Amino acid sequence: MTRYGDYQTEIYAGGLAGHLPAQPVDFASLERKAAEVLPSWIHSYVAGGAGDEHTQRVNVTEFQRWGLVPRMLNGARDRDLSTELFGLTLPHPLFLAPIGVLGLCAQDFHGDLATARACARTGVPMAVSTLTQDPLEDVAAELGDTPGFFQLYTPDDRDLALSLIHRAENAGYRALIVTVDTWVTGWRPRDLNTANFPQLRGYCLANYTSDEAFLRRLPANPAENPSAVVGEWVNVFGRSLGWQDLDWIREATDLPILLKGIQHPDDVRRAKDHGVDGIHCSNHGGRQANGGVPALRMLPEVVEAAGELPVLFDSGVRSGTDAVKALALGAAAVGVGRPYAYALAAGGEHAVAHQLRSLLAEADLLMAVDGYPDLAALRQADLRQL
Ligand SMILES: Cc1cc2nc3c(=O)[nH]c(=O)nc-3n(C[C@H](O)[C@H](O)[C@H](O)COP(=O)(O)O)c2cc1C
Ligand SMILES: O=C(O)C(=O)c1ccccc1
Repeated sequence: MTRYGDYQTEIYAGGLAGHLPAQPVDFASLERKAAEVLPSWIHSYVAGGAGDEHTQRVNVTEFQRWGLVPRMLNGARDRDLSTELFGLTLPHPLFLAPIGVLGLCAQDFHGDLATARACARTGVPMAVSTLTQDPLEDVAAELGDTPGFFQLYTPDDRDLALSLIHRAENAGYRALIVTVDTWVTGWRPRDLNTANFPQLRGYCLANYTSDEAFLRRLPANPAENPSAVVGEWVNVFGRSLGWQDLDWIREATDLPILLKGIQHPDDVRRAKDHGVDGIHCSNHGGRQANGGVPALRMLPEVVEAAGELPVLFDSGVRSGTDAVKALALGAAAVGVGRPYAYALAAGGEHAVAHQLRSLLAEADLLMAVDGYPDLAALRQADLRQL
């Protein structure tokens, strides 16, 4: 039994000794702080979404439509937050959703490494984007024994795709998350208004520039002509995948495969037919398609269609309470997105670790107060719509 809620005691003990937490524990304060410290074009990229960001907003407010009914005298003094994912037993059900170009949120631009160190300290698995500032092997090394999942943007060049998959295997990643909702980027006014999105791309090429299969394609030496690298990246970034493509990805690796960006229960059933090991229910935080339903709205149907397959969830999680609600609605693990990018901006590795511990503490204390000692109990929880 790990008592994540004890972090509350630690914070108060620090207060008694005259030390306030260096970073806030709540999302709203963190968001404000990140907005103050990040250069505006980077902030626009992280904070922005598709269209008028309506879907991004309802992702968040959807959590307020659900309430947990507490159960008393339930023996929730000891909590067990552990969860099973494709043969892994995780001590708790949080993970970091992949964030491309994350490096930019850190002052030295090595935010992928700082985040991985925060994960190593807290045991929170990290899904590492294809689009990193440091090669996937270096990020894995910082993770140590904490599980990493590699998120694949599937290049249309299969040699390169296979090379990335095999590098992820060799580096010790425990699952392959194939993102299926972003073969083209959505219409994002904040990025368009700053016209800086192409510039971002120069900061997320490490997995390409460290790959022989990619370098073979280059018309020029990247050191002499960096824009040739970016141009080639645009070519290989990906095209729309079809269901048939899953079969060669399936054959290419024994790693568990999850599809990220699934919302429709029929797509879950199709994914199962193609032998995937898990579903990642998400709408990319409202960055891809505006005008959609909040991802959480689809979670119960996705979970039902998935049956035995684990369902990971992200999009709109801002607190430990949100995480608990997603678990009660059937998620096997809950992904944190923008909040950790903001923590990284606000205070680097320590702030990310602090924030993850805060999320876990809030979730743990809510389970204590509401009388749900473990995830099995939570899945039977009485939830009402507000
Ligand atoms: C700045 C940023 C970059 C992202 N990059 C990726 C990426 O490279 N690959 C991916 O699969 N998802 C990416 N996502 C989506 C996240 O994995 C996740 O689905 C989303 O952040 C969840 O929404 P939330 O942050 O509002 O909770 C990105 C999200 C943000 C905010
Ligand atoms: O911004 C994103 O959400 C994302 O996934 C992405 C896609 C292409 C380039 C950089 C980030």
